Parts: sequence; C-alpha cells; structure tokens
Amino acid sequence: MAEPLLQVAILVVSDTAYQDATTDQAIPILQNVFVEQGQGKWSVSTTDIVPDNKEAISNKVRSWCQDGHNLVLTTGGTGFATKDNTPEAITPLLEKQAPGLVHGMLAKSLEVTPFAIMSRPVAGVANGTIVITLPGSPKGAKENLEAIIKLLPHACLQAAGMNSRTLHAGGVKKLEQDAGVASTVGHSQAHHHAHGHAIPRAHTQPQDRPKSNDPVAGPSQRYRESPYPMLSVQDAIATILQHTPKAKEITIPVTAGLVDYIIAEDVPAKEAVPAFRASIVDGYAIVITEDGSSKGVFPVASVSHASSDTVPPLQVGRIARITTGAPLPEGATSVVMVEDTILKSTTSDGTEEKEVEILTDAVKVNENVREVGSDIEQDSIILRRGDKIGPGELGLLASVGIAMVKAFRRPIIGVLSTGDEIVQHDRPESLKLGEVRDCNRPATSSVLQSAGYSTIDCGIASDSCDILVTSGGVSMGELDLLKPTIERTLGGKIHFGRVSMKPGKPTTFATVRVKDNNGNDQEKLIFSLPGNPASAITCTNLFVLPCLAKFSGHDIAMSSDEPLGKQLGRPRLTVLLEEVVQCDKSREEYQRATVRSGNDGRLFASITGGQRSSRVGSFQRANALVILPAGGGKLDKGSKVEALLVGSFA
Ligand SMILES: Nc1ncnc2c1ncn2[C@@H]1O[C@H](COP(=O)(O)OP(=O)(O)O)[C@@H](O)[C@H]1O
Ligand SMILES: [Mg+2]
Repeated sequence: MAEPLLQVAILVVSDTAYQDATTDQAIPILQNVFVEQGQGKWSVSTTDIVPDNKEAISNKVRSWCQDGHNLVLTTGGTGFATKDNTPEAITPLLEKQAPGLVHGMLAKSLEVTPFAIMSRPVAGVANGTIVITLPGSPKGAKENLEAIIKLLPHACLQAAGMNSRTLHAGGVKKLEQDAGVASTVGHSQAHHHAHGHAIPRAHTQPQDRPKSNDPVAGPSQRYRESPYPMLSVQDAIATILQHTPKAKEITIPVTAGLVDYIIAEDVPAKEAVPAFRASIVDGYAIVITEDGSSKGVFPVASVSHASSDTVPPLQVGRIARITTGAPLPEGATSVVMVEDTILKSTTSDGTEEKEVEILTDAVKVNENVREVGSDIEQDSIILRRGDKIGPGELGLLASVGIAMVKAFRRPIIGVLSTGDEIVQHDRPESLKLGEVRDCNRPATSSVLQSAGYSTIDCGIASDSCDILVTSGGVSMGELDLLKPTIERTLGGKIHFGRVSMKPGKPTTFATVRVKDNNGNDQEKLIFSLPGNPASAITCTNLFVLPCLAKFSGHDIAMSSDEPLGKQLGRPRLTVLLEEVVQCDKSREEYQRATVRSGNDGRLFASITGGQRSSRVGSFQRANALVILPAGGGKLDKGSKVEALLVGSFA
C-alpha cells in the first residue's frame, strides 16, 4: 500500500498578487516542483495569497500549522525592503529553528547568484509542521525548494512525531484513494485558489473530471463512494475526545443551578456543622452529674427554641425545655425525649410547665446531642476536584456557608435541523408532499438536556454556542450539503465523515476556527448527525455526550483501547436477549432495547420493534443500546450481549 501523502500548504506573500491573483506565478511553479521532484510523496492541498502584512502572514501560517499540514512554504517578503517582514512574522511561531535547511537553501542560491546574501530565510518547526520561507522570485523559490526537497519528507515525519499525525494520515489516505480530489478536500481557507493549481498525480488522466464535494459541480460530479475513511465507533470517540478542549475553570455561585457541574477545587468547610451543640430531639436539656440519675421531678428553668439567640446556662437540678436543633444551654449534658416525661405542675395561669417528671434513668451524658462539627468538621475537605454536584453535594456546600465555588464550565450546545423538507414539528397545517416534521431537534435536545446540558436552537453561524449539533444532509445525496458546507464555506476541518456502525454511518465530526467576541481564535466543534431520527438520537448518545463530558470536566477514558462504556462514561451492562436477533454483515449495530431486571437479578433486553433508522419509535421505551457484533449471524434468545444504558430502569 502506498505511503500517505504529505500535506503541503503554500502561502504567497505579495501585495501585487493579493490584488490580482492572476499575476502569481509562484504557486504553479512550486506545485510543479512537488510533482516532478517530489517522488509522489506530496499533496499540495492548500494555497493562499496574503499581502505583505506581518499579522496576515503569521495568522495564516499559524492556522495551517494547527490544521496539521506537514509542510508550510511561504514565498516572498524575505528581503531587506521595509515591507519585507515574512521572517519576522514566522520566527515567533517556530518552536525549533532549522538553520540547516536555511543553510542548504542559501548555499544552493549562492551558486546561482551573489544576491542570495540579500535573502533572510528562516525555517523551523511549529506545532509539528515544518515551516520554510522561500524568496519571492519564483525562480529563486524553485531553486531553494529543489535544494532541500529530497530531505523534506524525512524532516516532516520527524517533526510530526509518530502519533500526532495519525489522524491526519487518515485524511491523507482519503486523498490517496482519489487523487483527483487532492485539491479540494482539506482546504481550510475561504480564499482558496483555483483548482488548476492542484497537484495532478501521475496516474490521473487529465481528461478525467475529478469527483468532488463541490456542490457547484452538479450531481454528475458528486462522489459515488464516500471519500471519508470509515472509523470504528471507538476510534471515532477517541478522535472526538482528542479535539474536545480541556475543561475550563470558572467561579460560580452555589445555587440549585450548580447541579451537574464538576467541581474544580478541593473545598474546605468554612464552618462546622452544627456550629453549636444542638438537640437531636424535642424534650428537656438536663445536667447529669457523675453519680446522678436522670430520674426525678425537676423545675423547668428556661426554654430553648431552634431560633433562640441567647440561652441562659443550666444549673444542676433544673431542666430546660428544648426543641430539635436548638442550642443546648451551657452546662447541659444531655437531652431527654419529651416522650419519656410527664407534666407534674403548671404555672398559676395554667399555660406554662412548672415541673416535669423524667421517667427514665437510662439517659447518658451527651445523649441526644449533636456536638459542634459532628456532622462536618470545620476546615475538613467536603468536596474534591472532580466531584460531580448532585443534590447532596449542593447541600454540603450550602450547609457550610460557601457562596461561590470553582467548577468547570459547561458547554452551550446549538442544535440545528437541516433539510428543506423539514418543518417545525408543531406547525398546525397538514404536511405538503415531501414535508417532514422536525423530530430530531426536540429529540436530540432532550437527550442533551436530560444529561444536564443547556441547548439552544441555533443557526450554523451562531456564535453563542461552543458545540453545534446538526442533523441531516451528511450522506451521499446531491442535496447532502453539510460536509461541503463545513469544508468550503466555513473553512472547517472534517476529522471523520463515516463510522462503521448501524445506524449512523455518515456521522461527521469537524472543527471550525472562528473569532470570538474579543477577536481571539476559538475552535468550535460540529457534530453533523444523519437525518434519520433513530440515527440522530443514537449518535447523540454515542458521540456528543462523551465530548460534553470531557468539556465539562468529567474524568472520562480518552483512549480507544478502553472499553466503550468507559469511553462514554456510562454503564455497560451484560444482558440476555429476549428474542432471536439478526446481526448486520458488515457493521456493528446499536439496536434500541428495553432492559429490565429479572427476579433473579439478571438483566434482560427486549428489542423495541423495527430498527429501521427512520423509525423514531425504536426509541420508545428504550433505555439501552444493545451492541450487536458485525458478521451477519443470528443470536439466539437468551444470548449474552453487551448493552449501553442510555436511560433509566423502569
Ligand atoms: N429533523 C428531522 N426530523 C425528522 N426527520 C428528518 C429530520 N432531518 C432529516 N430527516 C429525514 O431523514 C432522512 C435523511 O435525511 P438527509 O437530510 O438526507 O440525512 P442524511 O443525508 O444525513 O442521512 C430523510 O427522510 C429526512 O426527511
Ligand atoms: Mg441524505
């Protein structure tokens, strides 16, 4: 099998070429060097032109390095003129300098012309990408590149490291499979160049019109086989987690809204609970002396209510009426329950207790008393970083007077249904031919909300959300425009576009870089789920939830070597099938099922009827996804299979 192609991006730095792209000659000349001298190892997948502007240069190169290109070449702006500032734009990006490459290029140029000493090239590694500044003259740029091109593949692979670009290699393989699309897939700039600049691979017949995902090319030119490599579910989740940003700490008020947050700090108890010695029962505070018994008739000296602010001390031989939770009078040792007493005498108006008889002598010192700090000791750690807030944890924080706490920010998720045929689900008019009511938006939103996340109905350009979940338009139909929209219009990067699973095969995951309100680059994640409702709901559970979990600080297994349940951060059960099921030949299947527990504690799964992906009813009463292995066989009633719990037990 051929090696994956190395991805090259070429940036022309020139005010003139920026104004009129037709004046540029550098791109075709450099592309040709890769074709003729690149030994079939390269794909020039991205080109662009920027003016002689330091910021424009560094922004473009930085984003290309982050996109995972193996090599970024600039041409122009390396001389001594005032506007020549390419080396100044690039140098700060370089984590490692590569003076050897610079030397190699200069030495070659000096053979040709003494003016080479007027060039100030830099080269080095930024984010696993090799960046090299070539001179502006197309001839000089060509000579420089020729001087080093043989050594570059090795340098690029070393710079990328073995693992960091495996993902990328997937994208590259896709290019390998269909050389004709090398120019159109993986573009990350809006201002990209004419397709004519694409590197033609040796075995491509020039008369072949390349298949593409360019909707403008018309349906006859669409892909007939998806160019996206097929990932396993576990690799797909690992890819998602790799691109999910690390959880960010924020400080938020302690309110009921804190439930479901993950705490980002160890929290010490500011106060003790109880803060004072308190009675556990309604009754009478008493003083038990060493030899004394609690039995006898005692005058009621005072009253302590739960709201008392001052309680007089209690002397030996007297008792004080006290309510549950009220502070014990100073000197009191224990509390006797009211049930163990009788009223002996009242005050003259008959309204108040004067004397009470205690019937039991079994009351010990400290009985029915909650000591200071006996529930929560002051300064003890009540919650640890990583703990999830539920009602109990929230109660703890509140009980020790904590008003603000550090927690991990939770994402806001935009949910969007696409498709011209989709109409608002509650539109009163009956459906016209072809129209379909939108069930994906409410259904997927509810999956997210019931896991505790906030969703907003949202358009694709909305910037108020961190993560966008769309449904529809990701398969192979001529109107399935999500993938081209992400790549072409939004300049995004598709990390995978197919998953080996049923339902949900065309599930797509991408990142798009946008500017936030402060003008900073921010990466947004896009999940484009298939349109069929059972697929959309299944994939929300399998792919979106783990991403949200990592985003909001849950400890979840990142590697695809971990069992699926760990990766998902949810229970994986072994269940017994209540009926015979047929497995799919080639894809692992996630059939919707109702799991119940039998009298003997074993778990039984009953499949929820027809499993066609259009049938949203397959999720009716479903609390689990039963994982059926690929291979096409039948599984008998009573077979043991694995299931992922996605709901609760009835
Ligand atoms: N929001 C939705 N609610 C209900 N059905 C939908 C929704 N979106 C798409 N569908 C249906 O799913 C099927 C596939 O839609 P399509 O947009 O081609 O999705 P994809 O190409 O992603 O599989 C179509 O029958 C479509 O009408
Ligand atoms: Mg479709």
